[in-house]
Amino acid sequence: MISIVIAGPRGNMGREAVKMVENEDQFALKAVVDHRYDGISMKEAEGMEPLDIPVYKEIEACFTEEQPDVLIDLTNPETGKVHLRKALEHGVRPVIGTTGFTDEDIKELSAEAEKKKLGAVIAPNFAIGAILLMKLSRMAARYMDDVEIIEQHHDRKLDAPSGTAMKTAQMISEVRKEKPQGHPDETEAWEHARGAEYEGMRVHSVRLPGRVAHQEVIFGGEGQTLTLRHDSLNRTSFMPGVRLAVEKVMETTGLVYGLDEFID
Ligand SMILES: NC(=O)c1ccc[n+]([C@@H]2O[C@H](COP(=O)([O-])OP(=O)(O)OC[C@H]3O[C@@H](n4cnc5c(N)ncnc54)[C@H](O)[C@@H]3O)[C@@H](O)[C@H]2O)c1
Ligand SMILES: O=C(O)C1=N[C@H](C(=O)O)CCC1
Repeated sequence: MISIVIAGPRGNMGREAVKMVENEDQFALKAVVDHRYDGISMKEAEGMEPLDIPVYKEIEACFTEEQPDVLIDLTNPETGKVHLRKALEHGVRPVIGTTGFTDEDIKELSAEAEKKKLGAVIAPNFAIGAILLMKLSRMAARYMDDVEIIEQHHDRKLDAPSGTAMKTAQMISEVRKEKPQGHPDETEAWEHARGAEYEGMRVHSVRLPGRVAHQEVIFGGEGQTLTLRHDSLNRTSFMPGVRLAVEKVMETTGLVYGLDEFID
């Protein structure tokens, strides 16, 4: 039995994660962490599943009282970083779905997990299709090194580019030498017209109501293009990946960034 605390239980992802954990025989939901409620049960808190499980405002009090094995964090970039650190301090294994982590954050958090000899997972995207898209992109970039990434999300998203786009660009950079793209003399009459830039690759972030989570990776070559695309149409698409991350974090030591490491 793996005992779990979820931070962000009223959110789009948090609500799905609560249902998933409740439905798995080998998982036990011990408590949730929500900045709005303290000292009541989920039954009494507005917008939560009516479960007889305590709600904590302070994550440290939650860890001390409940001593869970795993924290699942689905909050926001600022909170996710704090929660990850606090989890490691308390010997709790973090599974962080929250996005908005920089390369620097990952390096620092990885060193902390190593020091504590604890498993930790930061997964920019839990959907199997998105993980395959990232792996296929890395494969394609060996042969086609002109790349543009277009990610599309709902307009409630706080971070840009998406965690998935960042991880995709980082995985491509493992096989692609840094190089400028487009015309060497190109200019932008409107700032950012060519999108963000990572080692010469271009990344474009679309935010629209009606979207969930979508990404295209477009490769260009002489006389041809290759487009790889993934669409998450709802948040249940992420739940098998959350389940896998919880199982794997119990077996690993140190930080794993991205579920691609767990999928052959
Ligand atoms: N890894 C993935 O596959 C994946 C998929 C979808 C979303 N996400 C990421 O997960 C995060 C949450 O996404 P969402 O769509 O559910 O957002 P959301 O805004 O619907 O939910 C976030 C929840 O966190 C709560 N929250 C804020 N501060 C808190 C705190 N200090 N303590 C506890 N709870 C707090 C909010 O009240 C809200 O209910 C985002 O960073 C998003 O980018 C990741
Ligand atoms: O809804 C979001 O926000 C999502 N964020 C992730 C990202 O930043 O890549 C993954 C998909 C959904």
